[in-house]
Amino acid sequence: MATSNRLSPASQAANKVFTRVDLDGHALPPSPAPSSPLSGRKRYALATELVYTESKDQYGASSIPIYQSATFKQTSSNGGNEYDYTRSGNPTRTHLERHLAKIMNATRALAVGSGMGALDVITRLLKPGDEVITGDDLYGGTHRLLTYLKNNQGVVVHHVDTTNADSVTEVISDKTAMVLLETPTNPLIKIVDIPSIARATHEANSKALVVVDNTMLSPMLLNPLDIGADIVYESGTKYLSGHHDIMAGVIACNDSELGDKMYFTINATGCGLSPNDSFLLMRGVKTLAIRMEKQQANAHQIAEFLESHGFRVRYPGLKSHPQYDLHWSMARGAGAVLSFETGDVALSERIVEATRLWGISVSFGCVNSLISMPCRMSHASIDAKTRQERQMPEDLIRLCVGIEDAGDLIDDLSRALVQAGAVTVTLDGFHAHDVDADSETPSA
Ligand SMILES: Cc1ncc(COP(=O)(O)O)c(C=O)c1O
Ligand SMILES: N[C@@H](CCSC[C@H](N)C(=O)O)C(=O)O
Repeated sequence: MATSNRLSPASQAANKVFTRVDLDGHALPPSPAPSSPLSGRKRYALATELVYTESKDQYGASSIPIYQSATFKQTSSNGGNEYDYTRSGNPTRTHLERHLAKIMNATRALAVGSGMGALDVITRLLKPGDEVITGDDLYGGTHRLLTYLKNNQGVVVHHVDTTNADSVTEVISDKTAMVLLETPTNPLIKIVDIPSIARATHEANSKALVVVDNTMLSPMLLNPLDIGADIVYESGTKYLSGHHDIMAGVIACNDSELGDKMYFTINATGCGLSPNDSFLLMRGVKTLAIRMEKQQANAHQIAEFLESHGFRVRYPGLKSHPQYDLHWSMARGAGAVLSFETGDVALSERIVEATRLWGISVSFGCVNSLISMPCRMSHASIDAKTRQERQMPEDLIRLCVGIEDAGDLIDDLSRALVQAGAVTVTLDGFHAHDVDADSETPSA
């Protein structure tokens, strides 16, 4: 991994024949091949691949060193060494990117400063006049960026019900440049049929890119590139890092031209992930499997607990989810985010504020359990009128389940439900009051 200042004649010759250049004609930083190339070796189970890495560190460091350096000295006045400047490339970031490419089943992965930074890089592939088709239940920040592009960059954005593949195909045209999907959607936990939409999109317009935000599931539970997506991205702030101690975003694809274009934007705008955060993300990824397994198991117990006490719960691990079969036809697990309604905004506020173990916080994917009201918090950037048009229940409570003891989480939630007056207590236990019959039910 580390290199001496003076390169051997063979390495110098290799640098001279470096043929890959960026859009400006500059030599590209190190190849995007996975850190543990699969060619010639058995592919292990994902839990193993997450921790297994190979590097050529000169001291055999088992954890990737943090190359906390903005610049890299060159061996000749022509430059041309593997790295010159951390905005363009850094060994710690490259190591992470190669590892991510491997676990995301991609030939190229790129790491940037946040999930929104990742979407910014992807949407810079668009030109004025291009059309984007996306969902009507989306993370608030995604909605905000798309609205900015619509209002300022001449990009036409269609928000349709992506849970119905026909709604997407109805608006596809030769101007469609991108179809942007989230599944399960945040926060209504609706499921989107990626293979059907990808197939229909590519059939109707072979140039249109299908982009999937995989933040909710992570590569542990879904590989969108394997089921028709052209680009996958996720917020590394969530499950990939797992501890809410960094902001990060990752992008992956299997088309080298697309990868080079997005790398160009990262180098040109300077949004690549810092060496220190690359190190932390790499460390986080190694425990993704055990964290996700525990978080998911806890989420399942909590979803069943709430449903059995009369709450309307949105979670794809529950058979009552209207798109249960569709979800399981694509994914390897249900994830650890669920939402439920109470029928009353003030009641939801009291529940959220009565919890102790559950942190009142935006975000998800952390080892700690979090509780929030999306319409007030994570999705507040979607204006109230639009939220109403999209039938986002203002009383919705989102639970992002961590790795604590499930019994403690359920006890804390039970106490909060009773204290907030959300349930009728009887000698046999307790049961939710009737949720307003008019409020929206989870629907396909
Ligand atoms: C589904 C989804 N995508 C993208 C993002 C953006 O990620 P970040 O906060 O890392 O910018 C978030 C949350 O912030 C999210 O929930
Ligand atoms: N104030 C932030 C809110 C971030 S929400 C983070 C996460 N995606 C979630 O769904 O909780 C903003 O305006 O972006």
